[in-house]
Amino acid sequence: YHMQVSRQDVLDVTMCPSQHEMPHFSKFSFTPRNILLKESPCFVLKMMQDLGFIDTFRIKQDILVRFILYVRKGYRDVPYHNWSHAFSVAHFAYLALKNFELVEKGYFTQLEALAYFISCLCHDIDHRGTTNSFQQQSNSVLASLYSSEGSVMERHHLSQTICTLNTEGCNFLESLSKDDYVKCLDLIKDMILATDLASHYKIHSRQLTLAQEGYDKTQPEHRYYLASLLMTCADLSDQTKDWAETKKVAQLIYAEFFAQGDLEKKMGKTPANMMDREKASIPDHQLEFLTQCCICIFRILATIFPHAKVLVDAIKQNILCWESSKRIFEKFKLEGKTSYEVLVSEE
Ligand SMILES: COc1ccc(Cl)c(-c2nnc3c(C)nc4ccc(C(=O)NCC(C)C)cc4n23)c1
Ligand SMILES: [Mg+2]
Ligand SMILES: [Zn+2]
Repeated sequence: YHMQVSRQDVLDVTMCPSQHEMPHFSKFSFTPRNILLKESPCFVLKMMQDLGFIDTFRIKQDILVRFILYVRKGYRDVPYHNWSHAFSVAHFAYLALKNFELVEKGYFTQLEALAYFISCLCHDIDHRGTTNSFQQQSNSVLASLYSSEGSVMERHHLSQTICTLNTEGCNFLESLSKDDYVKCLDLIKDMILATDLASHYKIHSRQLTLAQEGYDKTQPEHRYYLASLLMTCADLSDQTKDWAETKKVAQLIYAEFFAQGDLEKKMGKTPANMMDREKASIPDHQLEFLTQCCICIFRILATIFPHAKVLVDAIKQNILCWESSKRIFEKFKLEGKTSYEVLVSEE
């Protein structure tokens, strides 16, 4: 049995407004979260066509459509880690491939480019809106499966990706040669596991060094670190958009964090401050995340790709906005409002 994908489904997915009516679709300033959700599968198809994957790998359209619809179905209705996040992360992969000319300039082979795009689309499949540490704390089934290797959620997202490919009528990679198929799955594994922020912190200094010494495309180690960096950048790409977008995304992230904090309180555990809706100071936490984590990652990217400077500038702009909004949060705090109430009420 495979999900009934009718002729109409295929037509719906193939008939969306062409990107050519949206000239800025391939600009870093484009905000993919404003694409209508019902049109998003079609835009995934259009991006893959535009990147040349369909022709290069002789991908069958109806199988690809079924795969995309299954991946979308694999995401849950949680505030942040949902299909809309997956779609926006895949859109950033599309932007990076086109604006940095990753294949044209030899940073990625076409196969690595395909693996990068698909890994972004699938990297958070079946996310429950809770962190890796919550899996351990709550002795979840996923923790019992994967906690010995670490990156519990990311191993689950990888497993869900493989399962979706192995669902009848969904394996659009079947047209690849045996070698390419095995290589592609290997790349998807490395790329999805690289989205564990804890793994990023382990290799951050190594990435900084190789960017400063001069990226060497011929070294497999360099290629691995670049792919990891590009995955983390895609995962955090919301932070490179304008302030209105950044504020909306913060509301979603903290809705998810505070729901986990509420759950931890019910379990008799004390949540981390950033998960506690009564204690969290959102502007301070966001300033810490943007200045200590986010901007550093995009600065490394800009060392390798000068075009990425606009992304660093966008993050700097958002840091300024959090700085100035801090005063508003403090004023309302004196009136007894939590920072979440201010965030969602602020005009
Ligand atoms: C790349 O992988 C991920 C995974 C999960 C998330 Cl939510 C994010 C992410 N994407 N946007 C954000 C923003 C704007 N702020 C964040 C503030 C804190 C944290 C965080 O994970 N702190 C560690 C603690 C949970 C152990 C993540 C944040 N974040 C990225
Ligand atoms: Mg993730
Ligand atoms: Zn993600």
